[in-house]
Amino acid sequence: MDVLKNFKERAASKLQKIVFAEGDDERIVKAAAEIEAEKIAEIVILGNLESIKEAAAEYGVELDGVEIIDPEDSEYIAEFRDEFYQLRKHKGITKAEAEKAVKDPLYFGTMMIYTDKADGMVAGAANATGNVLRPAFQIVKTAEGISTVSSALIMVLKDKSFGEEGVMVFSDCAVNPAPNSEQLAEIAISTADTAKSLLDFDPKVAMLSFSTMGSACHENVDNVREAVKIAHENAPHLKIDGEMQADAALVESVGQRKAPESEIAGRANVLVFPDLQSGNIGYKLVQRLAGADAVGPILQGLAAPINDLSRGCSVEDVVNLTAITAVQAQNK
Ligand SMILES: CC(C)(COP(=O)(O)OP(=O)(O)OC[C@H]1O[C@@H](n2cnc3c(N)ncnc32)[C@H](O)[C@@H]1OP(=O)(O)O)[C@@H](O)C(=O)NCCC(=O)NCCS
Ligand SMILES: CC(=O)OP(=O)(O)O
Repeated sequence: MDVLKNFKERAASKLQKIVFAEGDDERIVKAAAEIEAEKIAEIVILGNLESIKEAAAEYGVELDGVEIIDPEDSEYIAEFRDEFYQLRKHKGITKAEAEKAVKDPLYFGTMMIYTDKADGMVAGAANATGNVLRPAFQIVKTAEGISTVSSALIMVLKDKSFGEEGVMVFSDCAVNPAPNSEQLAEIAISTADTAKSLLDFDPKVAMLSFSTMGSACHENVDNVREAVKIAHENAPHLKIDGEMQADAALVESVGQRKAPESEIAGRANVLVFPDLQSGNIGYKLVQRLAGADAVGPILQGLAAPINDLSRGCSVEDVVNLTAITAVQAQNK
């Protein structure tokens, strides 16, 4: 299964309009050209028209067919200012502050989605994750029934014996620094949904810890154990188990030794980390030491498809995440 090629083919079957908010980043300009050439999505780049055209010429890429909008000088400013003011006036924002905010490309791009001028957005190549998340939380907000937005990484491993032919989903590696047990349970359920809807997995979710089924005692372990209980209550149809260590989740013989009663141990295809320190470190270790493709972070639980990139991303990472964003937009 070439999962990444599959996303590109699905995206190409019904083109979606995706905004790139970071027109001054080389990888973004090159990715826009590649996506346009391969007809994966319709791309709008935000930034200064002349600078982006000059950059494309310098990189030797064509941007024919790619729309470029300068948020500083756009016909949409008044509309976006008024809409954003309505959304945030209860927080004490003024109209002048609203206008300044929507000229920021990350806010402008999010407003394009909110006002149905685009179907999705990809950003984060040049901005820290928090800067991508804040406008998304303030403008498009959470999907119905969701209180905690989180993120998933699709990990495509070289070793095909793990997960589903080497494909796994990791969460939460980008959003919630210290989830409580309710939030951790919601993250597990959202990630199972992402694995099912994007990859057609039968999700087998391992809730990770430094303890397996009570082998250690600590309040951090209790948080994970409680999350498993809540997830079972809220989504009894899902296969979610833990707490368990990563080796018990991934290796059949270790799973049998440490958690013989578990139907997830040794067979997990979804890993839920106990907090953001372990999740973010964990995915980057697998990406860099094991040479895995790490696509995402894909935001889950937002009312519209807006996805984050790592500042360490490659052009191919941008193309892959754009294809996934377009597939999410098709599914809306
Ligand atoms: C997500 C994040 C940006 C929120 O920032 P913050 O300054 O703490 O924001 P606040 O707690 O004031 O919340 C801001 C808004 O977002 C909402 N929000 C925060 N976290 C949320 C979540 N996980 N799901 C849904 N909404 C959330 C709040 O409800 C609030 O809404 P409001 O302004 O309408 O009241 C912050 O948690 C963060 O920086 N996370 C880590 C990101 C990161 O560095 N990742 C590592 C690299 S990938
Ligand atoms: C997802 C992530 O870790 O983003 P960055 O590398 O940009 O901090």
